[in-house]
Amino acid sequence: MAASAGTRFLFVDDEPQILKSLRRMMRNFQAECVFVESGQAALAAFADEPFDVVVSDMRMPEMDGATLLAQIADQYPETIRLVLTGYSEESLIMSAINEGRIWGFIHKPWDDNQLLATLQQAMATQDLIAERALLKRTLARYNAPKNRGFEGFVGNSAPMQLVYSLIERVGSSNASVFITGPSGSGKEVAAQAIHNQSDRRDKPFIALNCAAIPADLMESEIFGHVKGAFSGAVSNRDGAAHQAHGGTLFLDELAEMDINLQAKLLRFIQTGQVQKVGATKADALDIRFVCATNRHPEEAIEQGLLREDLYYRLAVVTLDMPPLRLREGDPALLADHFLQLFAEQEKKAFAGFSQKAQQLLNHYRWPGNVRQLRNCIHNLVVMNEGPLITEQALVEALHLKPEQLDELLAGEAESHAPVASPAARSTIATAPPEPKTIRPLATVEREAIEHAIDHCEGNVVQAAAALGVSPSTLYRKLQAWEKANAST
Ligand SMILES: Nc1ncnc2c1ncn2[C@@H]1O[C@H](COP(=O)(O)OP(=O)(O)OP(=O)(O)O)[C@@H](O)[C@H]1O
Repeated sequence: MAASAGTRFLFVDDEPQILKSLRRMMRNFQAECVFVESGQAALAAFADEPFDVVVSDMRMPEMDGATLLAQIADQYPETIRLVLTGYSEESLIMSAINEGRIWGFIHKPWDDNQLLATLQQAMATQDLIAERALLKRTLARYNAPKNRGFEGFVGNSAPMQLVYSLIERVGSSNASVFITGPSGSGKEVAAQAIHNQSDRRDKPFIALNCAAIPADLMESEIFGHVKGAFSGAVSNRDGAAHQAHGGTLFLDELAEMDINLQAKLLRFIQTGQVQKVGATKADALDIRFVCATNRHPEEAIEQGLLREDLYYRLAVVTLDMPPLRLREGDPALLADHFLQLFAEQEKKAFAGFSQKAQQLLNHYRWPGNVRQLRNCIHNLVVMNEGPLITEQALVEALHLKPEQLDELLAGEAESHAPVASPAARSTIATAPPEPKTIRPLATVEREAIEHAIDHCEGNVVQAAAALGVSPSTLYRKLQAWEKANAST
């Protein structure tokens, strides 16, 4: 009976003759069967590796079947528990069933076909239980309050803890903050967090990207204009400075601002007075400044892109956002966060990332930092159906070469080589890595299972069929690895 392949059965009976008959009967049942003669031996076998189904005699010296199955029910609630029993014990059995300690019973002497049918039912139930447990865990993970780090940031890494504590310290002051860091590393998130931590949190936070606005419009964007100041100025208009009055003005990509305008900005910061374009009088504004650039400020100063006096006026406190590759463990956290976000947005259901996909997330260099990761996960949600995001899907989304995948999974630094050809990519989808040395059986088994699940695009039932084992075997192993990961 192929449906039983991969399910693990434990038979417990103190009579060797009974075990012999059971062994003979189970020969046609392609399942992993263990036969033991006592309750203690059964518990020891469970401690080695839990079973899907246990069938125990009721009357045994030292530990009877009811006691054994009650202990198994406590420790391994997902195991199906059956007893082999004589008619005289029926009332005892019924109360054990009512209390949930056992799932069913088989009368001795049994009819082989009836026993096999009961075992088949037990296995089908076990698959449902295991699947439900996995779904419950997944749901719990997604419903649990997410550790968002701090003020809209996701990330627990040590470099981010430093960022959080610096923001907390500067938040309450009025000091200008100059934020540096590579593109997409979260400089705007940091600016918003500084504002949220300050007494100005109930006043406006206005962000202006100096690189996105043409130079000739920039002055009016920051300082506003009066009607008739230039052609097109059909009415008076407040600029970002007036809008930010009482709050925070975040000037992103400051080094891209026209150098002459930087002089006007410096005057504004020094005097607190601002004159709209075309206006004759100045307005006094109360503003906290936070600025950012992707460039090294000293280099930008040397290159004549950033006024030195402006930089030092603004950089009362400096905050350097670390690139994502230096935030150990954060990529997987961020990926989970964005997966949930985009799955909700796209109305799709995802359980998470395959183990190798998580490894890949954490070892990839993320040259575009959090923004790249965010876009990558959005792409994966749109292009995949779930429930698992596999490493193959990630390889495609990141346009990696097959050899880069192996390097990344081995935890080596990866080079940013260009896009893999579709042909090269399909090699990854079908071929497990070539073993170069003798590896532990457990490792080979795990690779084979992960490969099968990935190959079946996360469909555990299909993967189990392809591997010739029952889904419950795969669910059990996935669960064990998940537990092991959680405890490391
Ligand atoms: N730690 C984080 N947790 C959650 N989301 C983040 C985090 N860091 C950045 N993001 C998100 O990543 C995207 C890019 O972040 P942000 O715009 O703040 O980067 P930036 O450094 O200002 O980029 P640029 O230099 O290109 O202006 C945004 O969608 C932001 O919400």
